Amino acid sequence: MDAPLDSFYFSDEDDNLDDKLLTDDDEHADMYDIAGEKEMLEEIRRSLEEDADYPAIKGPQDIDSHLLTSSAPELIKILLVFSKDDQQMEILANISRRLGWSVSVAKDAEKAVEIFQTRGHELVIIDHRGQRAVEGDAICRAIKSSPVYHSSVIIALVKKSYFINSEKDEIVTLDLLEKGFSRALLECSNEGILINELVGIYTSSVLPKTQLAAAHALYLALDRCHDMVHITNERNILQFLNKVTEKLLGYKTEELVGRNLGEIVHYENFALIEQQLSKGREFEGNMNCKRKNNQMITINCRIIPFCITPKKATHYIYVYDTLYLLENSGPLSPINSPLQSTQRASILSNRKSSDVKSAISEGHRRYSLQKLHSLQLEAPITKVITLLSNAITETTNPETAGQIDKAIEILKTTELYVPHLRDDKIYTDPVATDLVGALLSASRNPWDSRRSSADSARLSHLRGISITSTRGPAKPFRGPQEIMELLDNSLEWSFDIFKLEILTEKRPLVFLGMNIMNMYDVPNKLDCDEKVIHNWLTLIEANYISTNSYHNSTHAADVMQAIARFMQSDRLKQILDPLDEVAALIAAATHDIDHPGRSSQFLSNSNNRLAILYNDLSILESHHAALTFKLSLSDDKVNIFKNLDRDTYKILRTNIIDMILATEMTKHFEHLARFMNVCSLRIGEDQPMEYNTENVDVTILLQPDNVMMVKRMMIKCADVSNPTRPLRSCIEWARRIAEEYFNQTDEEKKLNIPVVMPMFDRMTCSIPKSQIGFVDFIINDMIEAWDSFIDMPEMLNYMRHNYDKWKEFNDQGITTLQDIEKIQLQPDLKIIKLSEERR
Ligand SMILES: Nc1ncnc2c1ncn2[C@@H]1O[C@@H]2COP(=O)(O)O[C@H]2[C@H]1O
Repeated sequence: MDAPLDSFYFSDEDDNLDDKLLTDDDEHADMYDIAGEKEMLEEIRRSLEEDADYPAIKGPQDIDSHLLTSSAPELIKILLVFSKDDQQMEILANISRRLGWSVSVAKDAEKAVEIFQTRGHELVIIDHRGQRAVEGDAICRAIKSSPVYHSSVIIALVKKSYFINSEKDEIVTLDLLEKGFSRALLECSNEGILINELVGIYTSSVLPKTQLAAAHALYLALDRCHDMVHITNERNILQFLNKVTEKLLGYKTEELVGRNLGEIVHYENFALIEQQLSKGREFEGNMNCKRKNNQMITINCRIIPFCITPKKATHYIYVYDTLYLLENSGPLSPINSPLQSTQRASILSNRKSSDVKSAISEGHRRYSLQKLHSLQLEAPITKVITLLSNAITETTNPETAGQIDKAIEILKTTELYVPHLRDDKIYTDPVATDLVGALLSASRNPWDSRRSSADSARLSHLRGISITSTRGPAKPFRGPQEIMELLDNSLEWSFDIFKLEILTEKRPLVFLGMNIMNMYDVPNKLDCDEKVIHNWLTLIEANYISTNSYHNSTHAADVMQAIARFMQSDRLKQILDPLDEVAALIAAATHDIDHPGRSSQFLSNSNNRLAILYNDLSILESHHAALTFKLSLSDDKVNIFKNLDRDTYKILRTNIIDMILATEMTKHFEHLARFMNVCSLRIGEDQPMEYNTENVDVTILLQPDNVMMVKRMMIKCADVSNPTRPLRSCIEWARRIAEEYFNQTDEEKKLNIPVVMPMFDRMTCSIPKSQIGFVDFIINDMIEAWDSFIDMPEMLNYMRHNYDKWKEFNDQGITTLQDIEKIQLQPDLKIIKLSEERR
């Protein structure tokens, strides 16, 4: 059944109408499309624009004024099926036209179906009076069984006596409904009454059906869009899933509808989601979706509560951000993929895919140009886009045009230096996905801004400044014998930081720090007593949290040692001036000071005071930088900056802060992309990355912006260099970071806050897999680039050797912390000192 049947009754004055109307008999014109219809519609539309009032229609005299409204029924097509052109039909045709509708008339079933098939009328009125009822039923059936029938409203025009003469309890309308009519319309010669009726029918029956048809189109759009969408009721029972679900999760829609969403989508704290949704608020977070083959994928998802009735949500709409997964067909390809075949091309189904591509590309181009030309301001990037756009002419081959369009689209994004993961790098195992997701996108903010070149300009006067000192060369730092012997190798890449940690009873930063500061002549450069530097290092080390397994002062010392080693390279000696070196060493020593052993995202999720203080922006890095200066300036005994003139101090401070902030991993690829661009580094196909020394002008590298960029890259590489150290150190760092991640996960569960990296669960996480993922996704390209730049093959050699070892461990089924600790006990764990030769 289509819709409830309504009917209405005539007033007394129309009592004798039946017979009057039925006496009219006209044999001609079985069908006509109204002549002059267009002109008339134009006229009506014009009048609609002139008057916005919407008076009630009381009689024919009001019809025109009714049409002078902005909310009159829109243009629809009406089909009148009357075997004879009687007066009733004339009236209906007449008022339909006045309403601005397009009128067709047919005399019999065959003609009615024929016209209906070509025009697809939204409204059909069939003469159902008296003896014509039987034929009327047949016409209704015929129209309904027509292949183009979709959601038209079919009305039976009945005699007034149709209702009056029925038996007491007989509901005659049911009879009509069963035959396929939507409702009855009583014959009537009063135009005022009829036009009100038609408007009523339009509003109550035709309009909802056209809206329903639009809803069907929306379903199609949902199936063709790239986001995965799930709709549940308020008890989380799945009501609707779009087709992307089949592709991504591997289930058929029928297998999931009616099931509880919790069976396939896991979130650590559903109670939190419900709490948000019940307040009518949207929720966003990483959901773990279980595919049919039990593999888990972590996908960012927005949940929107939807209320049919006011106050309480009746449905929840889950929209998963899956475009990037779908664009990469990699590991999903084994799954039957309906999208791949129908994607986009379905709209233009008769065209070859290349045609489709170029049509879309052409559309985009025109749109881009329109947008571009409407811009009042012309920035350099706008000029570039205009040049590129103009390069496409009618004769440009479609492939080239497509590539230029793509380039234009990329240039139009605001985050030009935020690369996306390469297609071949998406979708390994969930541990890697978790780690990458948390490190790279954790606290990205909508208004996240890159520091501008104006900021860099502030540093431009840094070049060329030398620090004058009244002091002689610094005395070598002295300490217990064994420590001193170890520190003799403090510039070697294989330096054993963990041995130093033990020998110094967890004070490696003071010992190594003093050694390196003296080596780089920092007391002289800062014009400050060695004792002040010692005090300062002691204070800084004391402000690292020694109970953190990873982010403690040993990590700070390790990063400082890496930087000291990097700065021995000819390349950096060429680029960095003395103040740069001092800034780099100070930044290394302090870059994680007071790290709580939890990520910025954790602090944000737990409403930590630091998250509040820094508005969720670079929370940890801002804290490290701020605390560094707060402590350093707190007392003359520790103030290593005390004797610097104002300008030098400002420059040093800016540099230190910049380097500490550069360690924020959410900006990782942004920094890397800039570095690779400036240094002409290319990732060759199947070949190691090459530093194109011939093409890079050193004077370009010496530009203040680029020196800053090199320093950022230097501290970044040092910060995550642990997988490039000798195997035993590499394993110990991996164990320590895993332990810290696990502690965070434990605490998140305890506090009932979102679990940032659910895969880092101490019971289930594979540490080798996490390391393979970390190298593959985060550091490999950067270390290759850095090695090419400063020529340090030992880093790369260790990284590759360790990587192979993690793969071996993985193959041996080694996963947990306990497994790793067992390996560490093996004395025969081959510790190779890799040569500096290229492997
Ligand atoms: N070996 C590793 N495995 C996984 N993650 C790491 C490893 N080394 C460093 N990291 C991550 O990289 C991040 C770099 O910045 P942070 O020191 O703040 O925190 C560090 C860790 O989250």
